[in-house]
Amino acid sequence: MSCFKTQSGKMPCKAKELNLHLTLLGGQSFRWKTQEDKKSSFYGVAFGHFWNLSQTEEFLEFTAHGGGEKKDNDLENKLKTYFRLDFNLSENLKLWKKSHNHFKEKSEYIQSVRVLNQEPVENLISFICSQNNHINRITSMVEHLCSKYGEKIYSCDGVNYYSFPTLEAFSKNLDTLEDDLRKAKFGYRAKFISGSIKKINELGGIEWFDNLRALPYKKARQELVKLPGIGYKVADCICLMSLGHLQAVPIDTHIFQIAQKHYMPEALSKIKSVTPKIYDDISDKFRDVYGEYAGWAQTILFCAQLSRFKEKEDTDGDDIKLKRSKKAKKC
Ligand SMILES: Nc1nc2[nH]c(O)nc2c(=O)[nH]1
Repeated sequence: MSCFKTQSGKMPCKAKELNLHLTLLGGQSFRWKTQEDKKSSFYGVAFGHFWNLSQTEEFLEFTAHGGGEKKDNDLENKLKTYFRLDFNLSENLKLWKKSHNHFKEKSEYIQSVRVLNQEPVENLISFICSQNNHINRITSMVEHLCSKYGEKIYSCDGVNYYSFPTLEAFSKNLDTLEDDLRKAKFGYRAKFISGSIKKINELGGIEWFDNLRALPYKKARQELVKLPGIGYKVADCICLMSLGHLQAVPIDTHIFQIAQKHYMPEALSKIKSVTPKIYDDISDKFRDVYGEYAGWAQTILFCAQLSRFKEKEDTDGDDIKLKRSKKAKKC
């Protein structure tokens, strides 16, 4: 396909610093797949490129397609940023293992999961889709959004690959977006997606996310829950996975149960529903134990749990329903 630019490269990256499988398929992004016959090779779309990624013990190898006419000599840096390769995972793992026995036990086989640094619009809309949903369904919803509102960036073996739609692309279609998504069986998420796009535009458009990156973590989260359909859990996922707030600790039912059993057994023993205060008590506890990168430690525990329950393929089917309080209506 001559209209698609193709570039290949190879960068130093030790396999023990990056578990591609759990990082790409562990419920952070919904745009990656692996080839059935080649379990160590992955393909998917990120940052407007279609990527093929594979690993050796010492290197991460990539081929990137697409990117249109834009000059893009910086693909290696894009991957470095996406995988946050400047974060010293081994050193932090040592600390987290010393911090709590539960982490030491659970992280044994899945240590090198990395927190992705994603584009915020993709992260936000995908996580609206993720509510009460499982990975396969979320993936097909995200694919629907991309093929309908994104740009074709690559084509191979009769399959077209599309970028995630930009805020402008969604905004141009705002008049019909909710109806179209309802017809495509997005259910109540249709209203949340179109409402969030509208609200982001009112709050400042794409630059709003830069402001959120610059705000202290809890202020950024408080801004995010102004959007329809965004509660604390999804806001924390966005803070963690695309705004650089690595202390954000999303609490779903699995993490709640883990907290009940291992971190706060007494305080949570009789708790049946999670109020915003209890949500914060649990995530504060994780921050006390794991420090400023507690959200990364959560990601590793989340993936350990996900591997255990893989047969069910659940992610956010287990979103906790936060008990609403008068103060924090939208949790
Ligand atoms: N690291 C995390 N990834 C997630 N995906 C998802 O759906 N929920 C989570 C989460 O809580 N942490």
